Parts: sequence; C-alpha cells; structure tokens
Amino acid sequence: MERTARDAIGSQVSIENISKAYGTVLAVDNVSFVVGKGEFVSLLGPSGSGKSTLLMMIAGFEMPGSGSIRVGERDITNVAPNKRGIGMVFQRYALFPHMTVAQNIAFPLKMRGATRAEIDRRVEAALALVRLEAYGHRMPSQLSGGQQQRIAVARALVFEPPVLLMDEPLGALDKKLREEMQIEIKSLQQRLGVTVIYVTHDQEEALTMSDRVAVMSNGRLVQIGSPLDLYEQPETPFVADFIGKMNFLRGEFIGGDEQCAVIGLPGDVKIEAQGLHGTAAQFATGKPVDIAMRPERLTLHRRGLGGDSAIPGTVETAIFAGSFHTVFVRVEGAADPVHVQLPASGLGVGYGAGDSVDVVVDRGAVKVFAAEV
Ligand SMILES: Nc1ncnc2c1ncn2[C@@H]1O[C@H](COP(=O)(O)OP(=O)(O)OP(=O)(O)O)[C@@H](O)[C@H]1O
Repeated sequence: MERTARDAIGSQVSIENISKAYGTVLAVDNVSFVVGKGEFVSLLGPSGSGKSTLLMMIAGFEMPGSGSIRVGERDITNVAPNKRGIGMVFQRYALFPHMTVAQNIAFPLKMRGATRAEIDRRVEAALALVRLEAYGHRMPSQLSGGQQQRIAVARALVFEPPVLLMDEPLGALDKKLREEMQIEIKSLQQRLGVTVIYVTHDQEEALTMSDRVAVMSNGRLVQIGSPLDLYEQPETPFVADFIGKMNFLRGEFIGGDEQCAVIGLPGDVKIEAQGLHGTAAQFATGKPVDIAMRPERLTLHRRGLGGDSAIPGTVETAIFAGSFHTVFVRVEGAADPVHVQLPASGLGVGYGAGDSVDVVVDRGAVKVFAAEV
C-alpha cells in the first residue's frame, strides 16, 4: 500500500454553507471550508461547538438543514452513508466483538461484494499497514486499547477510501499511548495520501497532527489555518485563548495605528502594540480593548529597568517546569496574574515571591482586540 504523491488516494472535500438545527439549537451555523486532496484537517472546539454534528453530516448519518457537501466533484449531500466511499473511525464505534480481527477488517469488503481472494489480500495488507500482521485470528477482547484502535483504522482504510473521518479516535487511550498513536496515524495518512477530517477537543492533538485546524465555537467556524497561523495570528480572543496559553489584560486605546498603537493600562501604564483586531470605530481614543500576550514573548526585569513598554508588578510565585520557568506576576487591575515563561537557563533564575519587577512587552508580540463590553 506504499504510494507516491501521484497515486495518492485522497480527494478534496468541499463543505458549502452547511447548517443544522436540533429544535431551537443551531448545532452547525453556516460553515464553509475546503479540505485539500490528501490534507489533514482537524475540527477543534469546546464541547458542544458542533464538531461531531458536522462530521456526522459529512459521513451521511445526519442530514444538513441547508448547504451541500462534495467529495471531489461529486455532490454527496443526499447520498446514503455506505455509498459515499468514506472511511470512519469513531471512539464509540467499537469493533464487532463476535468477529475475529481479520473478519472485522474484511467486513467493509464483504459489504461491497469483494471476492474471497481479494478480501484475503487486502486484509493482509491492512494488517501490515497498522503493524499487526500476526493478530488476524484474535478476538477484539484479546487486544489492548491501542491495538483495537489500530484495527479500527485498518478496517476504515481497507477499501482505500479517498476520505477518512475520525471522531476523537484516541479519546479512550491513556496519554502516552495517545501520543504514540497520533504519530502513527499521521505517518500512515501521509504515506497513503488519504484526506483526513479529524474531530478533537484537545488542542495539542490538533496542533500535532494537522496541516490545518478549523476552530469551532457555538456551531460556527471561527478560524481555519495552519497550527502556526492560529498560534501567531489568532483573529479573535477566543482563538487566542483556545490555542496555547495567553495572557489577557483589559486596557483602553490611547492613539496610534496598526504599526504602533499606544494602549493605556491601569496604574497609568502605557505600552506599545501592533496588530489591531477590530474596526476603526472600535479603536478611537478611550475605547476599551483587550490585549493578548503569549507568556514566552514576555521578559522580566527588576523594577525600573524595564524601559518604556513595561508593566510593573509583583512576583507571586515562580515555578520550575523542566526546560523553562513560569513566573506569575500580579499587575494592577488584573484578576489573574500574568504568566511569564523564561528559559530555565536564563533570566528566570533568581526571581521569587514578593520581588518588584517590570514585565517587558515586545511590541510585535501584542495583539489588541476591541473589547466586548
Ligand atoms: N441528536 C441531537 N439532538 C439534539 N441536540 C443535539 C443532538 N446532537 C447534538 N446536539 C446539540 O448540538 C450542539 C452541538 O453538538 P455536537 O455534539 O456536534 O458538539 P461537539 O463539538 O462535537 O461536542 P463534544 O466535543 O462534546 O462531542 C450541542 O448543543 C448539542 O447539545
């Protein structure tokens, strides 16, 4: 089943203006995006954000209220699930317990009327794909959780679907096994060139595995981009907060423009920022804003040594976490301490509770969002 890019099996998937309501709950709200041939896209969002509902509509187990879904050029919106040619792995979709591993994997082929010889050949190849060649005769109950999930992946891929859907497939596994399986699934996907749409609420999992991540909130697609894009260029406070650790402080807009804006913070502190997210009207003098700063883009100095764009504060506690220190700094007007992440070998060493410090902010690393008040 080794493939080159030319004969990769993946198809493009186009989601166009898809909505779905359950009674008065709009579970999926006018979502559109295109997943490229052979691309790995994760749907990421908190519980209830509509990820599973969207995946179920792509699979054909739920009908959209409006919109359309295409695989390649083919409109599959009204096609039965078993006629869509899509493979599926779900956390809840266990293997058939009364069938051997080989019979489980053979099942989709039997349904499609494959010959005995064809089934044997493909089951063997699928077992090799997930490195469980010797396990065909076992019953699912005789396998570990990770092995069962690999068999579920083999069963989903055995008929070489152009698209594979996965809904929290690793949710039941412990952390170490989950991380191993993430790498295994990702490398398998790259080798086969299959298009994957993967649902998770675990941001680390989404960032590790995906070419792009679609962030969902309240049924809406709020941003889609590469892991780096989402981390570096979040378009909303929700995405900024959801992807990685972010410090937020409430302030007010004083003046300036996209290149250099001046933001006022409690205690008559002024800092410079780039990257305004909102309309011109929202960035008038005196308007409330939320500034967002990544912990690793902040540095610390002793009070008075931080220069112009610095926020004075007091160290609450400092924690050593292997390769870095996190220093928690109380600043005026903020409910939560500011997290500052410093390399363990650097300036973090030596700060302790009660120290008076300046949190120094790199202008290019501050995002400014119009505040929702
Ligand atoms: N069959 C259903 N009947 C009624 N409401 C539903 C049904 N399925 C989902 N919903 C509602 O639709 C919304 C989206 O649910 P969905 O399961 O798609 O979210 P999710 O992001 O996958 O969440 P989770 O991570 O918890 O699985 C929720 O408000 C949920 O309560």
